[in-house]
Amino acid sequence: MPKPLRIGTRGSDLALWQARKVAELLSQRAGADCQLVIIHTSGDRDRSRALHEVGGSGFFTKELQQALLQREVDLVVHSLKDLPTQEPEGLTLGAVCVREDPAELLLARPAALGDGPLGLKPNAVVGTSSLRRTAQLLALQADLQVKALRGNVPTRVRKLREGEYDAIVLAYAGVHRLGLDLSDLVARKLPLEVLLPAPAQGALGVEVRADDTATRNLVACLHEPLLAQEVEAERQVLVGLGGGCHIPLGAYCQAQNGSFFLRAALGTLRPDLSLVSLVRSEARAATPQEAAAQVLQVLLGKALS
Ligand SMILES: NCc1[nH]cc(CCC(=O)O)c1CC(=O)O
Repeated sequence: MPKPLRIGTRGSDLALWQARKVAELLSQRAGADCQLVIIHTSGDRDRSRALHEVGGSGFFTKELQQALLQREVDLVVHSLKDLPTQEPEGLTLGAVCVREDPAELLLARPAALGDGPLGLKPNAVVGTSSLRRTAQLLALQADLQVKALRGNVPTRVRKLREGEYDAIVLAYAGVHRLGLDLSDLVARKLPLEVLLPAPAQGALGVEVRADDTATRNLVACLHEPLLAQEVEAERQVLVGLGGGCHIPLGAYCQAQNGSFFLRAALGTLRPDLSLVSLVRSEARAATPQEAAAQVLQVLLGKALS
């Protein structure tokens, strides 16, 4: 009997769902026998501060990468949007796969509904700790009161129910994957014109050791080349802006008839999180790199001028 493949994952419900999905696909497609290994990350320990305050990238991924480098596990599964664009020496992205609808979900308490552009009442208190969400929400409705919100997906929903917020915004992917019962709340998927997701939102990244040819070959059956190119365009915009989850950048790319249609929105916020500006850009190009370069030209040009 070959030894089971050890899959490193965070212990949150969503991370476990995603790791089990990868295990299931590896079993179906490659007959692999997998075992999940739960690894605690700094993101799991520090639940109070906003991610941009903690600084540094890899808040949810560094410990997973260390375990992989130290050969405690054979592969790790990430929400690709949490994975820094710069791969550490010795590691490589073996597969990009399983993208859920990348849209954002607005969850509101019924009492918070109103005539505003988001369907909320004036001055509604909206929970998010994401600068990207903050900038785009304020561009749409300037009187919103954005209030910090952290924690795993079920925790965030609980905090909304407890009345600390009128509404919260989170990735549709996470809520959908967990199959949460939201019947007492108003759930509205936000159109991409309203709120662009984080680069790679909804997609999974499977990281392996660069020198582990056996595992690299095995996880190749998960890889979705077209999705990888779409995500590449989104992540290249982030790279061009200096990288990191503290940049208020939304980006989403769709392959359409052999070309890549990339949309992005870059916010500038004051330290008190009020909005200075939101710049949008979109491009259609033959390659993900070209699409990213065109979008960057506009974002950087406008930001610098
Ligand atoms: N930043 C945390 C995080 N990382 C991945 C997801 C959800 C799954 C995904 O977007 O890929 C979430 C929760 C959220 O943003 O609401």
